[in-house]
Amino acid sequence: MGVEVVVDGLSKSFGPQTIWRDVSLNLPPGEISVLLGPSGTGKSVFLKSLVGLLKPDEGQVIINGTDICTCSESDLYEVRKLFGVLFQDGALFGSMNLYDNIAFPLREHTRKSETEIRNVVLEKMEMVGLIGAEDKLPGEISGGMKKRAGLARALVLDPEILLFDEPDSGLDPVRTAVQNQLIVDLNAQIDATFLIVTHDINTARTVPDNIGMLYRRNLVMFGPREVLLTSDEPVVVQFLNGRPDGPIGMSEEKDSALVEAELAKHGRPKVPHMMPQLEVSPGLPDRAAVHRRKERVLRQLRSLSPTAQEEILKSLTPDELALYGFQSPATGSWPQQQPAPQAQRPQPQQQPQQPPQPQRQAPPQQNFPQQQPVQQQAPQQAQRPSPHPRQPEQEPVWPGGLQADGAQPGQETESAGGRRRWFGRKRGEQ
Ligand SMILES: Nc1ncnc2c1ncn2[C@@H]1O[C@H](COP(=O)(O)OP(=O)(O)OP(=O)(O)O)[C@@H](O)[C@H]1O
Repeated sequence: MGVEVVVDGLSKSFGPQTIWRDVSLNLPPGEISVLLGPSGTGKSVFLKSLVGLLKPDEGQVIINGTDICTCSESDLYEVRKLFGVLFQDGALFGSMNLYDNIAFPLREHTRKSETEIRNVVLEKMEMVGLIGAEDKLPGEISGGMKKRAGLARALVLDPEILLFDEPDSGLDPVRTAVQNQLIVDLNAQIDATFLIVTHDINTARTVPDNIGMLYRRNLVMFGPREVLLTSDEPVVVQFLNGRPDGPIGMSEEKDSALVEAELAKHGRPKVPHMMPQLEVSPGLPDRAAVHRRKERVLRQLRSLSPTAQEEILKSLTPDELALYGFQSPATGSWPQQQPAPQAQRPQPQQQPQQPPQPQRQAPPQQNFPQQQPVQQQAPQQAQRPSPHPRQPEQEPVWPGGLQADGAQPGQETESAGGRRRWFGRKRGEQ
């Protein structure tokens, strides 16, 4: 099972520019999470902070008990071995064929024989549907194949956390759908913790277990998919509908009077209907995370919005409703929370950390405040003094044998936009 990533009070600025502040969230082990947000809200900076390529000014990122923001370089190097990263363009070496590109981390960082390497490379190439393309050069294949080759390379060291930076950028809708299915299938096979940064609404609506959104330098939401996908927060509704009218403007923030005028003119956009989450392809194992998530989300059910609760309960089968102690919607009296005893659960995949507590309470629709996002942050929050003053960025060294483009010790050399390659040179190359 993948490891949990605990982000606590993370803030990052570049000089006077605050990117985001006081970001806290937990990526549950083995689950798929998506991070949304308008362009320039710092999603790529967030991914880089998770792997220690950028040092936040404040806060912690705890992975397997190590705070990667303050740990030693050698500890950071060890933690990075848990990560696989898929970059937008695959970050392949143009002069190497796909086989050698994918074998590269194994040759650099393991003592495996060429026979063992071959077995691993072909296994990962098969997982991403690239068998037969071993001899192709990156320049000879499509963007989608490049991404899948990058994915195979991200998989060869058996990561427990997999980060995807806009995996759907540049892909047509069909290729995006195919890739989304691949992501879900991979998650079933390796049960690693996935975080996907995307702008693709279809991906956000069908792939993840959890969704978060960055906006105005804050994490405005992070929680089970049903929370964001049923939210009527104007910024969320605008984003999910892909509409120009709403709080998000060309330069991210619009004047509130202008927003109101637009809404008066065009009407308030509707919350889109929930779409079902993608299921694993036939013949593959079930996603273990689905079972873990169900128990986790049901434990926190009453803290979620009524619409999210309704969607979560709708997603349960009659047997599951009975199993977890909920009455059927058909009776008109749900949701009544009466979690069933643990012993009654068939084929438990994973015991919950805390058994659900029996509760008998009024339907949440009657007592849950409307529009309450999970982990909503105040727009302006006082900066907390950091218990761990940060050192300047170090030259990032990646276990996969790659290093950040242009990064120099003590300098923040990442430039704007987040669309460039994070890595791309073979060690020692200029
Ligand atoms: N290394 C850096 N040094 C200085 N500023 C940076 C650096 N990296 C990113 N930024 C700034 O941080 C802000 C957020 O950038 P980032 O690329 O993370 O946004 P994003 O949400 O991923 O955008 P997009 O969706 O367009 O890819 C931008 O204003 C960018 O200019």
